[in-house]
Amino acid sequence: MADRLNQVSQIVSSSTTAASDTVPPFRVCVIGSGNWGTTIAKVVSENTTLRPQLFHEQVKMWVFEEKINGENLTHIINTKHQNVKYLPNITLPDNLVADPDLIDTVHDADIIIFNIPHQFLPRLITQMKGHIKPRARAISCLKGFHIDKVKGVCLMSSYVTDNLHIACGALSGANLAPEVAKEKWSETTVAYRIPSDFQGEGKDVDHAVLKALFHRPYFHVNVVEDVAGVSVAGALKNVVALGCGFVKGLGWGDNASSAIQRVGLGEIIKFGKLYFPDSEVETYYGESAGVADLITTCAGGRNVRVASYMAKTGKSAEESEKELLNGQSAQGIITCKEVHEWLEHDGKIDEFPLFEAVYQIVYGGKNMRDLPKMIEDLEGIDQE
Ligand SMILES: NC(=O)c1ccc[n+]([C@@H]2O[C@H](COP(=O)([O-])OP(=O)(O)OC[C@H]3O[C@@H](n4cnc5c(N)ncnc54)[C@H](O)[C@@H]3O)[C@@H](O)[C@H]2O)c1
Ligand SMILES: O=P(O)(O)OC[C@H](O)CO
Repeated sequence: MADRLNQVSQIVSSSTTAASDTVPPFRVCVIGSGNWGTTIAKVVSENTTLRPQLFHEQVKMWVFEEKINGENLTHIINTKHQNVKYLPNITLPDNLVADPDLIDTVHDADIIIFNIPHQFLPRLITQMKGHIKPRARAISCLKGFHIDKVKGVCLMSSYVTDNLHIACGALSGANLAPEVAKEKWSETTVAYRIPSDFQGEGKDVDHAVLKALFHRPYFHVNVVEDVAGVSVAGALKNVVALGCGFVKGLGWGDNASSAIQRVGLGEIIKFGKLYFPDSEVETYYGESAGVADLITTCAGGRNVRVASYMAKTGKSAEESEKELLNGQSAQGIITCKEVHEWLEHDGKIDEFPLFEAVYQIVYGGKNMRDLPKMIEDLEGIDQE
């Protein structure tokens, strides 16, 4: 692995760079500083230090500024090298610089990594318009969809491309941020399609550059082209995790959780193939972004914890998220609504009974104890 990454650096350093606004060493920035945003910023900052021919060492991380005990979070991050609110007790590299100014963060970046709760993306994209390098490249770590009345269900990466006119891939995998931040081994999938205005090997972002940026000894990266498969799996597993959280909170055990995951995996693939026919079934089974992320999320993610808390306390999803997560977001709460709105619009609700059941429990006052009835065909069976 080290050899392959060194080869990339050598190709880059020996190439004659064309007169272009985006050439190595690439400047990298991260938009977002939550639990995962800060973790990924740590990962890439470690690699930019290691590979000066390929990347500028400094990585800027845009922070939605807030006060912690009267002090700006950016100031705390830049002086104590810790994100005390969203990733406490993890030391961040010195070359990672927190910046509260979005435009200052992105204006000179060659690689923009989006990593915020997905509901905030449209507002940030609006602010960024006209302030980025025309040939910047992007990676979205967001999990969720954008529902467009005309275009239908959109990937977050497509939203970035459509609005900023830059190529955008996706990173997703079985990656609970607290484990990655503590450098416990995990895998991830990076998906990126080389754009038509690609400047050539050594002069532009390609799969090797992305591997050099994200791969760490504790964070193993597989780079693929299937942006849709990676993104669909990442978004929808959060809805399935809510279902798992309900049965977990009701004390129904591991068998029930596995049943939800089985149905969930089927609906994820069906949704992916229906709305993103280019997505590959192999991605859902064979990549970390697929079934592995489903399993890890349903075991210990925030969505499962929030739903379990709902089951135990009878509180709403929003209340539970607020009480449990200290400002973090359980993305399944919003994603199940997006999925419901789209499936209703498209007349396909009946084909996705688990997604609809989760929506109805969260927003429609349906009883979570009825989940088995809602997802199985029990016609002709007497219900006790
Ligand atoms: N945390 C994980 O384990 C994990 C792992 C993989 C992927 N993801 C995905 O990564 C994305 C980012 O998640 P996260 O864990 O970094 O975020 P998070 O859930 O920790 O959310 C908190 C962040 O949201 C920001 N925020 C709050 N209000 C805002 C506003 N109005 N505008 C902009 N930002 C605002 C906060 O400043 C903070 O940075 C999500 O889509 C998530 O599903 C998370
Ligand atoms: O904590 P969650 O539920 O947002 O899930 C985290 C990641 O997506 C797991 O890979």
